[in-house]
Amino acid sequence: MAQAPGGTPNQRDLEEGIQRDFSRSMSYGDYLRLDVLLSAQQPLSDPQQHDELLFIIQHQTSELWLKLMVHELRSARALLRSDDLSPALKRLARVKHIQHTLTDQWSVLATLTPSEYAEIRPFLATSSGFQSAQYREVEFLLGNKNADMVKVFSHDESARVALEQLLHEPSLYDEFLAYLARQGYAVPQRLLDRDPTLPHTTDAGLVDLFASVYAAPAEHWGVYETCEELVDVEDAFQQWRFRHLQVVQRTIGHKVGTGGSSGVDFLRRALDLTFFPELYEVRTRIGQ
Ligand code: HEM
Ligand SMILES: N[C@@H](CC(=O)c1ccccc1NC=O)C(=O)O
Repeated sequence: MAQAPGGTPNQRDLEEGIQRDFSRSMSYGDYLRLDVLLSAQQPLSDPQQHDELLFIIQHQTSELWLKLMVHELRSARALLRSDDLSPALKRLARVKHIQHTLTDQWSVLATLTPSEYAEIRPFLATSSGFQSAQYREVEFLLGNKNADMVKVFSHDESARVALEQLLHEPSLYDEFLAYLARQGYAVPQRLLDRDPTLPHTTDAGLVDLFASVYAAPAEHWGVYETCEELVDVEDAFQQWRFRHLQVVQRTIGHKVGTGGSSGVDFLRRALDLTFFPELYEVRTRIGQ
């Protein structure tokens, strides 16, 4: 058995240089504000239901990852605006990994049985993930604009203002199309002049443009790579939506949601939404 001279068997001795006194210098917990972070789990059930902590932490970790996604997507959008394609792609690659983490983490919540959830559900009252401001920020950044969603945040001034601003700003896709136009690609003018508060809808002229890119990838490598990166992001987003739907279905069946929607049927309709429709339309044209 490994043993340091003079040390306790099966125990690692601390080295001389290791910091032990943080009374006058910054520690791990200080830097990460763990006092704030770890005091934010406040179950409402009384007597406390064992699984409420799981439910809270699953959502809080999701919100932390959503915060980073918003940060990275905003940065990717700004980089496209300044024609810095490669660093924008690096941001999107990170976004994709965050999305996969969010999707994988559904397996933790899926351990919650319907009976266990039924014990917690009354304490959730009218709260629902539908009211996640950061989730809507991600959707708006990717181009799924919906002015009606802003009204849900009239009780929360900072969230309402942030969403209202994003609603009026170009999405990541709008900025990609503006970038393409600056590079000399024939982006239809109507797309460059479009009302950014409305969702983007399929444009046949843009499908033609992407068809020429996919017909000769080597000649359009950066653009081609960006298109595929965007498809990866949409694909990952849909995977998250689908896992949510599956977990909701196995947990509450066809009950109406605490947010007031029909529940599973309402969530299923989100699977028909698309951020980058032309990048899917173009697939039919490849090789023809
Ligand atoms: C047992 C677990 C869960 C159940 C039963 C559940 C159920 C639901 C239901 C029924 C809705 C529809 C809105 C409503 O009427 O309430 C909804 C929406 C939503 N939930 Fe959950 N949810 C669960 C976990 C989560 C988690 C972990 C997240 C992560 C943040 C989340 C995020 C959302 C979001 C963003 C929406 C809006 C989706 C949209 O507009 O398409 N949910 N959820
Ligand atoms: N809408 C869920 C409740 C719910 O899941 C929830 C409640 C409060 C905070 C986050 C939630 N997660 C996702 O909607 C339900 O109808 O059971």
